[in-house]
Amino acid sequence: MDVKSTKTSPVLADSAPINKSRLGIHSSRLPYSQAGPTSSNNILTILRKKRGNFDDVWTNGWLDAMRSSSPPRKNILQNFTSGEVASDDGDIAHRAWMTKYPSALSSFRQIMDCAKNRKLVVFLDYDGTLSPIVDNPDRAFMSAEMRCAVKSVAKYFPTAIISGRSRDKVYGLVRLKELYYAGSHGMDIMFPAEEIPSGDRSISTKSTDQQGKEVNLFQPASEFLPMINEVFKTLVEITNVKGAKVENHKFCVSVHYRNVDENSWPIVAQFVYDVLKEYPRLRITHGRKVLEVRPVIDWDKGKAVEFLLESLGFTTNQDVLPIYIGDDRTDEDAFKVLRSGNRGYGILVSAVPKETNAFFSLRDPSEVKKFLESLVRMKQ
Ligand SMILES: O=P(O)(O)OC[C@H]1O[C@H](O[C@H]2O[C@H](CO)[C@@H](O)[C@H](O)[C@H]2O)[C@H](O)[C@@H](O)[C@@H]1O
Repeated sequence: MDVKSTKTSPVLADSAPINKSRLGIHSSRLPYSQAGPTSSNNILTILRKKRGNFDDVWTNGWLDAMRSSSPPRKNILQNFTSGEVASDDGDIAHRAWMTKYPSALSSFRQIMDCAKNRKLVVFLDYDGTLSPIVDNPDRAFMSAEMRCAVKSVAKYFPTAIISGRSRDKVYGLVRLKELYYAGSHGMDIMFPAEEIPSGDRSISTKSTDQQGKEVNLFQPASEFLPMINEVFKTLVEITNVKGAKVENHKFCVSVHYRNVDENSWPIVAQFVYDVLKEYPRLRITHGRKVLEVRPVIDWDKGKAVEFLLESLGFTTNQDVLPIYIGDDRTDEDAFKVLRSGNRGYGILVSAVPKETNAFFSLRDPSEVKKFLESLVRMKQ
């Protein structure tokens, strides 16, 4: 399958039905095959490897990326200032960072000045943005106050959630019918039936939402569904490592190592690496203590933002001011899209300095709530 990328959508150049040779699936990995993992990637084989023998994941940088996905505070500061950190003077580095990425709360006036005569469109990430990061992904609930703030924002501005979770799972956590939802890092977008993007319409399908209302679905990775289900079943074996967790998010899979002892991270990484060797059309991206397995297609949260703007009819830059609030590396794709051509503002949620394509920052979900409440107050 060749992916031809247009401005807002990856057009699948070849839309023939799925067959094994086209997908390049190893015969033992066909959907619903009963074949277990091959001996080379069996978790027991990995566990038997001597410590320090995880060359693949050392040399390809996975372990470094895993460590830096939530590094100790001092390391972050050292990276940010290229090693020039005054002894333990985190505050100075933090202030320097805040000059570059000022608080969206203290810059609220400036943002509103820019929004004058423009329609504000709000994009929100879920984990770490609307809900605090917790050890158990199944218990990442947003507060009632946050739900109320998001609901009020959606009353005045078109508002969308763009999450790495599956669309159903994130809807189950947010439970607000007045929003637009994009799950699986933007690979599963639900938008109103009456709105049709001007691009390639043939890749949208009709469906119904949780209320039975007719909607459109855009799922650019739909042909990967059997492959994702299959790789999920194989990856679940990693839960033999204490603390590891695997989630199926429909068009992507999350392998969590937040609760795994750091000495066992190489085992997790090597197992995922070995499994993915048999799936050249899947890749991983790094999130917050999570390896995200996803199809190799030219689609991400940034493309999802462009697609939603277009499908909601917001095509001219001058009339619209999109704001995207997110905390993770995958949100950087959306920040980049907004930064390019000064289209809108990315707001990074982080209490520690990080390099980012966002314009502004907020420390944590409680500041996100304050920012959303300010948007509502301004409108009232
Ligand atoms: O795009 P998002 O909505 O931010 O989703 C990204 C990942 O979020 C979840 O994992 C993260 O939050 C968990 C709960 O706080 C935390 O335990 C985990 O360490 C974080 O990585 C979700 O479980 C993942 O599947 C999403 O990909």
